[in-house]
Amino acid sequence: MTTVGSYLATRLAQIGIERHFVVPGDYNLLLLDKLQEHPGLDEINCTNELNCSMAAEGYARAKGVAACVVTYSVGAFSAFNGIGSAYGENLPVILISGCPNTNDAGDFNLLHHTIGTHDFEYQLEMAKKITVAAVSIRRAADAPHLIDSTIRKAILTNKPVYIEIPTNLANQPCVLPGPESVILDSVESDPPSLKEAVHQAARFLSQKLKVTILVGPKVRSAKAEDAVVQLADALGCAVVVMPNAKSFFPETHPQYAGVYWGLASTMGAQAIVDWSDAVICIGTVFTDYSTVGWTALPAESVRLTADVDQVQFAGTDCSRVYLAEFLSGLSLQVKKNPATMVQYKRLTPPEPIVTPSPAKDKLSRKEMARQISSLITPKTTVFAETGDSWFNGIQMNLPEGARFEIEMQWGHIGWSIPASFGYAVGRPQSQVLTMVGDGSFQMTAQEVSQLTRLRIPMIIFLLNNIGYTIEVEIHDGIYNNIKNWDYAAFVESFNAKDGQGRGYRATTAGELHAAIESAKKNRNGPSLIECVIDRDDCTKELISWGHFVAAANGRAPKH
Ligand SMILES: C/C(NCc1cnc(C)nc1N)=C(/S)[C@H](O)COP(=O)(O)OP(=O)(O)O
Ligand SMILES: [Mg+2]
Repeated sequence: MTTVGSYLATRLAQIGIERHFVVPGDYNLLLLDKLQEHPGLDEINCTNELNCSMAAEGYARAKGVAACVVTYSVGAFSAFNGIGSAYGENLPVILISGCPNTNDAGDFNLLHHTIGTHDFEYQLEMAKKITVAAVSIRRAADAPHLIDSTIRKAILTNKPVYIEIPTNLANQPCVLPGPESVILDSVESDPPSLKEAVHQAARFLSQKLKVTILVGPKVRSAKAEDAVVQLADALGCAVVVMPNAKSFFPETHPQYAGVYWGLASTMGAQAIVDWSDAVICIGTVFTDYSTVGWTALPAESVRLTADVDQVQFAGTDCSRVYLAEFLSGLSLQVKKNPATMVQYKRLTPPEPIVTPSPAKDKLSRKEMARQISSLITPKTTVFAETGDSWFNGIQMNLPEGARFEIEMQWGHIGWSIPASFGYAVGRPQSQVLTMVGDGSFQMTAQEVSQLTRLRIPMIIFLLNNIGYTIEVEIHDGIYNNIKNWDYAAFVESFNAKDGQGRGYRATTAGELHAAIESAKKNRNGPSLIECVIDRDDCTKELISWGHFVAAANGRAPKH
C-alpha cells in the first residue's frame, strides 16, 4: 500500500517531472510533504501562484510536462492564469490544488480561503472550463483511477488538467501504482485513415507547381519537428515558420525561408507564401495576432492543413491521423518540387549588415537588438515577451540548436520572467536570454528573486521605453504611461546578504557592451540589463502590426 500523495508523486516522476513548482498553504501542506518524500522530485518555491503557474508553463516548454501545487481558492485563482496560458500554448501542465477537509461540506462548516458560503465546488467548476480534465478526489479509494486518467489526458492532448486533493486525504492509504504504461502508452493513427490521407495529399501536391511548407506552433507538442524536416527534404521546397513556431524548424536548414507574419515577416517570407499554389500548413494556428489582423492568411483553396490528429484540404478530411506519422508517410510519396525555394532565392537579397553604433551614441533599439543577437549560440534559448520584444526577437537569426520561446496565443505580459525561470530549471544546460519590456517586467518581477535564490545565470534585457508601446501603437492614451523604476537596484535588492544578482543600466551603445561583458561573467545569478531607449524607438513591424490589429479590433458591430 502507499498514500494518495505518494501515489501522485510516483506518477509525476514517471511522466518525467523532476521539479514541481509550489506555493504552500494549509490546504496542501501534507501533500507537499508526500511529494517531497519522493526521491525523484525536487520542490521549487515561487513567490506567488501566478508566477508558479507560469514557471510550470515554462518548465513544460523545456521538459514536455509540468506540475504546480497551490492552496485552495486564494492560490488556485491566480494559478488559473498560467493554466490558461498552458491551454492556449498546448502545454500539459498539471495544476494540483489542496482543498477543504472532506467532512466540512457535510458539517455545513464555513471555511477560510473560500468565498464564505457552503459551496466548495466552485473552483472545480471553474477548472473544468480551462482544462481538458478536472477532478476532485473525495475518497482515497478513488485516487488511483482519477489520478491516472487525468494525467493521461494531459499527456495525450498536450493540454492542462486539474487535480484537487482535500487536506485530509494526502496521507490516506491507497493501492500502489500499476505499470507506468497506463499513463504513458502512445496512441497510433488509424491505419486506413492514415493511408488515405497520405495518398490524397500526395495526389493533391503532385498537381501543384509552387509548394511551400508553413510550420506552426503545434509541431512541438505533436513531437513532429523531425518529421517536418523529413518532408522538407523530400519536397525541396521553401519552408517558412509562424512567429510562435520560430526555432521549431532549423534556421540553418538550406530551405529555411524565414518567419511568415504578414507585414511583420522576415525578408521574402510573405512573398513566397503569396506566390505559392499550395501551402502545407503544419500545426498552424491562425489568430488575429498571428495573421496581423487577418491580413496574412493563405487562401483556403491553397491550404493543406495537417493538424495534431487530422488532415484537411480540398475534398479530403481524415481523422485519427497523427501528425508525425502523416508527415513521414507523405515524405515517402512526394516528388521533389523546389520551385518556391528557387524563387525565394531570387526574391531575397543578402542579409543587410547592421553596423555597430559608436560607443558614445545614445542607445537605439536597433543597436540593442544587434548586440543581443550577437550573443545567441547553439546553447541559447531566447524568451521574447509580449511587446516590441516579439518583433525584435523575430528578426534575430538562430544558429543550429538555439531555441525561441514566445507566448503569442495567451499573451500575458510578464509571462517571460516566471516562464524563463521555469524553463531554466528544466533545462539548466541552456543559456536563457530574456527580452522583456518595462511594463511586462513590472507584472511579475518578484520571480527574479528565485533566479537569485537558485543562482541561475540568466541574462534579462529589460527594454525600458517608459510605457506600454504595443498599446501606444494600437491606440494611445495616458493609461499607457507607467511609473519608472530603478530596475538595477531592484534586482540587486533581492541579494540581501548572499545573492549574486546583478543590475546594469545602459543608455549608450558602449554601456550596453560593457554590461553584457560583465553579465556574461556572472555565472552565480541573474543579470538584468536595463536598455534605456526612446518611447517611439520601436520596430517598423510593430507599427504596421499595431495598425492592422487596431483595425481588426475596431470593426463595427454587424448587428
Ligand atoms: C499592456 C499590454 N498588453 C495588455 C495586457 C494587460 N495585462 C496582461 C496581463 N496582459 C496583456 N497583454 C502590453 S502588450 C504592453 O504594451 C506591454 O508593455 P511593455 O512590456 O513595456 O512592452 P512594450 O513597451 O514593448 O509594448
Ligand atoms: Mg514598454
